[in-house]
Amino acid sequence: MKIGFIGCGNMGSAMIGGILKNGVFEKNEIIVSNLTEEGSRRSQEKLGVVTTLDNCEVVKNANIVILAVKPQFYEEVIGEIKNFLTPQHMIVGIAPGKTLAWLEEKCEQPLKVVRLMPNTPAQVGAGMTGACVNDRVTEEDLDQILAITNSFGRTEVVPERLMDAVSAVSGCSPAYVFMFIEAMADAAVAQGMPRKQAYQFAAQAVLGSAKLLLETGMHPGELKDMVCSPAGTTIEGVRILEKNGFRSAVFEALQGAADKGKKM
Ligand SMILES: NC(=O)C1=CN([C@@H]2O[C@H](COP(=O)(O)OP(=O)(O)OC[C@H]3O[C@@H](n4cnc5c(N)ncnc54)[C@H](O)[C@@H]3O)[C@@H](O)[C@H]2O)C=CC1
Ligand SMILES: O=C(O)[C@@H]1CCC=N1
Repeated sequence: MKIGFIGCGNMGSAMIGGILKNGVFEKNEIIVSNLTEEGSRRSQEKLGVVTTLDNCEVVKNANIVILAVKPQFYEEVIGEIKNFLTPQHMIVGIAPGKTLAWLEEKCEQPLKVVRLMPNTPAQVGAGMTGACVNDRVTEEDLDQILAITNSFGRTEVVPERLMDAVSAVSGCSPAYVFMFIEAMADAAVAQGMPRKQAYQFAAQAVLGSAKLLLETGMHPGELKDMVCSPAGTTIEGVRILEKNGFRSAVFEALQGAADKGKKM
């Protein structure tokens, strides 16, 4: 086995999905640990990877170990596995607030440490991941990590001080985007559109807008202005969004998420 996941819930399975789809590793090169037999059975059925109920088995069998449990379980899990870690291991944290220094300290030995902040669109190969590494991680190690994260979307290597911003702007933001889509669809349903169709229209509009921005490189304000005809329908909606503090609400939400990460 080459890569191991401790925990295989939403984020772990989304990452593994991309890795398998792009052939970065074969199923028999991936080991995951679960808390329960039921979890193991689900990982086997859904992903076909090797499973165990023993977190230490992951460390014994894989050089790259991804900690894919909720942040509050990090300390307990590291306590369990630390005696099996070697200088050849790369320990990868994906939780907000768990810094490179914190991970190194809890592992109680000099180690290669990586921090990633992926997001759930990884599940469909459209993820955005922020990455930073400690100074024991070589260029070759980093290339290996990037091959993994690029298999489920885009990756940017950033200074560690930006990881809370990454967490807010791409780690958490899918939740806010889904709230936006849901609200738009509710409004379309109120206008008489069937719900399923409303999700299609709303989601495709969000997907297309993001693609337009990324592919043209144009300023979002300019792209917004292209939609707003004088005395038209869109600018009326813009007026109402501004009146209701739309931009400020988004700003505060991301600020809150980033601040929370700093405290974790
Ligand atoms: N869900 C998301 O959008 C994102 C999550 N993350 C981070 O990814 C990590 C995992 O989050 P999710 O996948 O959303 O959580 P999740 O709850 O869906 O998955 C965690 C899995 O770990 C298992 N688990 C719990 N304790 C364990 C233990 N001691 N040993 C082995 N397995 C154990 C649970 O049974 C569960 O299957 C978190 O640290 C989170 O902050 C990062 C970016 C985005
Ligand atoms: O809220 C969480 O735990 C994770 C971190 C980034 C997105 N979701």
